[in-house]
Parts: sequence; structure tokens; C-alpha cells
Amino acid sequence: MNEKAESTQQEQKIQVAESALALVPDDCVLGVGTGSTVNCFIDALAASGKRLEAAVSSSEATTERLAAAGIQVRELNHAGTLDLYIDGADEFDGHRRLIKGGGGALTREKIVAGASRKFVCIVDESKKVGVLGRFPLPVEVIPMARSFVARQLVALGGQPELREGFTTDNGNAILDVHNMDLVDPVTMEQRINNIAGVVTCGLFAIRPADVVLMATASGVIEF
Ligand SMILES: O=C[C@H](O)[C@H](O)[C@H](O)COP(=O)(O)O
Repeated sequence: MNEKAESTQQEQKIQVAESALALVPDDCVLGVGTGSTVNCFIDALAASGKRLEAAVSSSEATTERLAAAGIQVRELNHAGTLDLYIDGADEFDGHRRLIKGGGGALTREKIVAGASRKFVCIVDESKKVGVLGRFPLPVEVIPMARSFVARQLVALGGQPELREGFTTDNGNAILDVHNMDLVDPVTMEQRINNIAGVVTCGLFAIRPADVVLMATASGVIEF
């Protein structure tokens, strides 16, 4: 990506982060995702002075950024059902189904999304696809199951590649799966999650986002 495209993408991340802020009710319990778009959202949230009852974080990185912004973080186990979850994505399709986990935070993100009444996904226009799967699908695996899971993923038609030198917040490994056929992402999410040793995969198809806000050159579009 050239410098101009990068700065446009960054502007779009800020733009969509700011529009998501308008959806955050005062005094709510808010789930906060992970990634560069969510970082823009945390910055906008901190600058807005909006009052939250609590924030629940989906990663160590987000917890750190929230704390640095003076926003208190509550453990999910002490939070009950969350009012709203805001997170980014690596890809989304026309049914608001997602691929997530480019930053390796997919498992906690899926947990916090699942614990929330509403999931609003914030993206720039580079993330929109007709069919999921251009972005390699991240799969979090228990380290001792890595080779076994990789063979199962090959049997499902993918080409898994170990994310070298990376350990998730949960102490696990990530396999990035290339060329997976995701025409039916719900079935594939179930199949992959059923492999012993898989913690979860980065498909959010069984529980898609409720709303996707996408920044474009001419404003934010809602799906
Ligand atoms: O593990 C990371 C998350 O799923 C992110 O939400 C995703 O990778 C999108 O990140 P970004 O906003 O940096 O493109």
C-alpha cells in the first residue's frame, strides 16, 4: 500500500471510529475489541469524555490502551451481559459475517462478542468482500495439537501456515489458513471449531455482527 492510500485508510479508521461513538449509550457496559481501528475508537472515546459503567476488554493490548486513556476495565466474569460490543474486522461480507484475528485476538473477541447484546463492527472500505477468504483465516490452536490440527485443515481444503514467533494472550499458537473455501462460512466455522485442539477460528458467521459501519471516501455506510 502506498503512503497516500495508507493515510486515506487511517483517516477512514478515525472517521468510522467517531461515528461508532454516537452509538454508545451513557453509562453502558461496553465491550471493546482489538486492532488499529479499535485503537482509533478508544482514542475517540477517551477524548469524548463519555461516561461508561465499565469497559470489558478483548485483549491485553486493548486493556493497556484503555487503562492509559483512564478508562477502567472490568473482568468479563464480573460484568454480566454487555450492552454493546465494538470491534474491527479483517474482512466482512454482505451478510455481516466476518474474518477476524489478524492481530491474534480472535478467541477473546468471540467470547466478548458472544456476551454482548449488540455487536457493531467498524471497518474501512478495504475490508469488504463478496465471499470471505481472501484474508487467510486465523485459527487459534493448543500448541501440542498444532500438527494434528494443520493436517485436519488440509483435509478441509486449506493451506495452514504457522504464525511464527507469535503466542496469543491465552498462550496458544495461530495457524493462518490460506485458500479455504468459505462459500458456506457457517458450516466451515462449525467444522473447524469441532477439530480437537482448536480453541476457535476467526470466522464470525454463526454469530455475525449486528451492524457493520464502513467508512468510505464519501462517508460512513451502515450494513
Ligand atoms: O485479532 C485482531 C482483530 O480481530 C482485529 O479486529 C482485526 O484484525 C482488524 O484489525 P484492524 O482494525 O487493525 O484492521
